[in-house]
Amino acid sequence: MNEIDQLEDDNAQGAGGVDLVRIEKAVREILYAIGEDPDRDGLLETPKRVAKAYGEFFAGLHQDPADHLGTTFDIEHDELVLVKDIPFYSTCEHHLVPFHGTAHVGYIPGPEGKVTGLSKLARLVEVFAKRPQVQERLTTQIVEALMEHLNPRGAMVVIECEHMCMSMRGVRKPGAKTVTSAVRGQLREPATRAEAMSLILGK
Ligand SMILES: Nc1nc2c(ncn2[C@@H]2O[C@H](COP(=O)(O)OP(=O)(O)OP(=O)(O)O)[C@@H](O)[C@H]2O)c(=O)[nH]1
Ligand SMILES: [Zn+2]
Repeated sequence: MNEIDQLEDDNAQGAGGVDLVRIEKAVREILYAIGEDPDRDGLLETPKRVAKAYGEFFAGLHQDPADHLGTTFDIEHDELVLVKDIPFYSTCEHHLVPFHGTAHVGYIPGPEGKVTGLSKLARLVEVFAKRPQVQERLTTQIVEALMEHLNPRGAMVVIECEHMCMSMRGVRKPGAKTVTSAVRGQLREPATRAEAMSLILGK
């Protein structure tokens, strides 16, 4: 199988909606544009590698959060469930460079007791992180998906990130952190919100 056929095969099999062949061609163009020779030894495989990497970075565009939140259990628990310090990488939609940090995802199950598997909260973060993003939208999308699919009494998402577009270029402020939150339902009540925040902050 030649290289393009192999890529098309990979595309069909694994990249789940991301057009690897098209990315490969675009990366060759970028290499020309920066003054490189895409046909030199060290770069020969680079367009293919980048295409594969982009297939991972943007896989979430072709995934449905409902697929992950479909698994629920009837567990009697009507208080906060919080998974904190979920590490993730996403891609800034303005510069296509990474931003990364941690997400804290919590909810209070609804009266019908829809409790999901803990790992599904981390999977939910991945579905939305693996897209071209801004941090505010990522935060809102996670909380909205929880509200829609689990019908909880309340939900809360707090995200802390460093944006490479602010660290390695532009204003160049490595270490600067951006914190965003989105809170819905009962978690908006001051006492409940304060409890969740103190758990997130580890106090
Ligand atoms: N609100 C928000 N802004 C972001 C996010 N990621 C990157 N940005 C900002 O997007 C802005 C884009 O600004 P522009 O002036 O259009 O682009 P730019 O000339 O590359 O900006 P500089 O980064 O200031 O050099 C910058 O201020 C970035 O810091 C994000 O997740 N949320
Ligand atoms: Zn950026």
